[in-house]
Parts: sequence; structure tokens; C-alpha cells
Amino acid sequence: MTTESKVIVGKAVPRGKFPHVKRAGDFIYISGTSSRLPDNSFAGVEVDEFGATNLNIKLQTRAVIENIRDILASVGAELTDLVEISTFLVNMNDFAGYNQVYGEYFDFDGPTRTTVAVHQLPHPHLLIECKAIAYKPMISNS
Ligand SMILES: O=C(O)C/C=C/C(=O)C(=O)O
Repeated sequence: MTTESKVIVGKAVPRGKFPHVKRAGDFIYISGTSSRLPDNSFAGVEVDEFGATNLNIKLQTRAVIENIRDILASVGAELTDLVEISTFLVNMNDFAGYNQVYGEYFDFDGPTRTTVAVHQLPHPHLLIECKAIAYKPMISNS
């Protein structure tokens, strides 16, 4: 089986020694992805003049899915190739906002999905992180 790992230039650099994406045969595995931007700031995070932090689940969800879209594109795949998404929320009170934005991208024929709440994510400003699997058969040369 052919495997290929990729760290994508232009996307937020992984915060550890792992790739953004790994192809294993016809399947594509995407590492945990947040709303982190290439400059290490986060979509869906605002700090006001008094230092109060406002975290926005809808903006973060959109940014996560768009990041996954970009990562898939780097290996010639699209959101429609996803077969499974796992979502980690820090707070289930964010479920409705997350679910609303999710529904703009996917329907009942989309990837299977599991959503769980976790104690923490790798940065205190993160409300959501997703990992995903896509199926995109490799082009055969034979
Ligand atoms: O890259 C991020 O911003 C969030 C994801 C990090 C991980 O899932 C990890 O470090 O394992």
C-alpha cells in the first residue's frame, strides 16, 4: 500500500511532529484541525480593548471546515470525498452554533459524524477541533 505524508506550505504549521495529512492507499487521513491561521492567530477569536476574549463557535467551525477543505485540496481531494468527521468541542453548549454551520457544508449524504466534548484543546482560545477521513481512490497507471 502506498502511503504519503504531507506538511502543507502556507497552512498553519503543525504544533508537533505530525503531518497535516496522510494518504494510505485510497484513504486520506487529516490530523486534528482547528481554526488556527498561518500566522498562528485564530479565526473566531476577538480580544477587546479591555482584554476580554470573545470566542465565536460559528466562525471557528467555518474556519475549521475551510482549513480541512484546503488540506484536502493539497492531495487532490474535496469536502465531498470525506467519509468520516470526528468533532471535539470544549463545551456542548456550542453544539447548536457548530451544528448550524456544519449543515451549510454537509447533508445526510455527507460524512458520518461523531461529536464529543473534551476537557481541553491544545490552545485555550479553541472551542472546536475536527479530524477527518476521506476516500479518494488513487489513479492507477496500469
Ligand atoms: O493545529 C491546531 O491548531 C490544533 C490541533 C492540534 C492537535 O490536534 C495536536 O497537536 O495534536
